[in-house]
Amino acid sequence: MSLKLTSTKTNIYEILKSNYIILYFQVTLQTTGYNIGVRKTVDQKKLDAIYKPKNLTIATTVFAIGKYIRFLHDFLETAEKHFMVDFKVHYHIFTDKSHEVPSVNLAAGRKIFVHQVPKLNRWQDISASRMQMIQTIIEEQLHREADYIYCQDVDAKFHFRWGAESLDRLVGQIHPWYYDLSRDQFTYERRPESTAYIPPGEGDFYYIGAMFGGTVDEVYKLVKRCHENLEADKANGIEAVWQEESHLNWYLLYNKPSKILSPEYLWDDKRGKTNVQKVVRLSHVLKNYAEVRENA
Ligand SMILES: CC(=O)N[C@H]1[C@@H](OP(=O)(O)OP(=O)(O)OC[C@H]2O[C@@H](n3ccc(=O)[nH]c3=O)[C@H](O)[C@@H]2O)O[C@H](CO)[C@H](O)[C@@H]1O
Ligand SMILES: [Mn+2]
Repeated sequence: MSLKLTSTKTNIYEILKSNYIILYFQVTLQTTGYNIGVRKTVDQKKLDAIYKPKNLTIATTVFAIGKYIRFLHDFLETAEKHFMVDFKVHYHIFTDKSHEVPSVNLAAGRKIFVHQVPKLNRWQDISASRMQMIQTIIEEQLHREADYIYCQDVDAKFHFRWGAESLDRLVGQIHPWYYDLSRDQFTYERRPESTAYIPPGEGDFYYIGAMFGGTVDEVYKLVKRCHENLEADKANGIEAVWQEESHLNWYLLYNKPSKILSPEYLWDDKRGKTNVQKVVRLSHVLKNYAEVRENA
């Protein structure tokens, strides 16, 4: 499906109202109660019936480093209730505390893989280093073992069904704090010295770094390029304003996602309830930054 998101529209609602909506938004609009631009519905049960016989393996990467190990239990337990239920899911957990990975009852066909990694000193580096580690795990293992991959933050809980409707070649996730802001308010990297630079007036959406996905091949291209750009910036003594999230936004501007998930696929408990949606499928939990982060 071709995307034409490079319009000069400045507000997501305008984009949604225009003809540039991708199929999923229409579904999302239906299922959430956004009543803009709904043209077509997709029956989620029918979609499941299409995807299930394909016997897919969905990998998800989750980092639980330092104190973030505390979020892992709820993430996994709620994922078992709501995330790609009845699919083969491989959780790839990256942690410096392998022995503290909680035991959670997994449904048949679902597995946990634990990868021991060192703890870096700055939260910015921990977050950004995910790009490189995902690249490596795809090279070493996932290219053989998985069809799709999601890369998710651990400090979140599932609350509602998240299914095959989210699968696509390259999937971006609209940031829950930016869906109703105009493009000039997006916190893209604005210094031309950074490889994540996005000039004023450009940009489709502000994507969150805490969730992206797609086929293993597409995600590989994404993480490899973001890792290269992070390294190039480091060599030039510059760190993008929101680290890997800035690089992800750059990548998805110039490599359009084939599906964009609405904020119901990653909400933020801090935003509480709003009247724009009926359903929250996954949501960031409240956390005390000063307490959980290494160098806050
Ligand atoms: C809702 C919100 O405002 N999100 C922003 C915030 O994300 P967050 O505040 O959600 O970032 P975060 O602290 O959750 O870090 C991202 C992820 O890195 C991992 N991790 C991080 C630190 C650590 O000590 N151990 C560890 O394992 C863990 O998987 C975590 O979920 O900051 C990011 C910048 O990086 C982005 O700007 C996000 O948009
Ligand atoms: Mn987070």
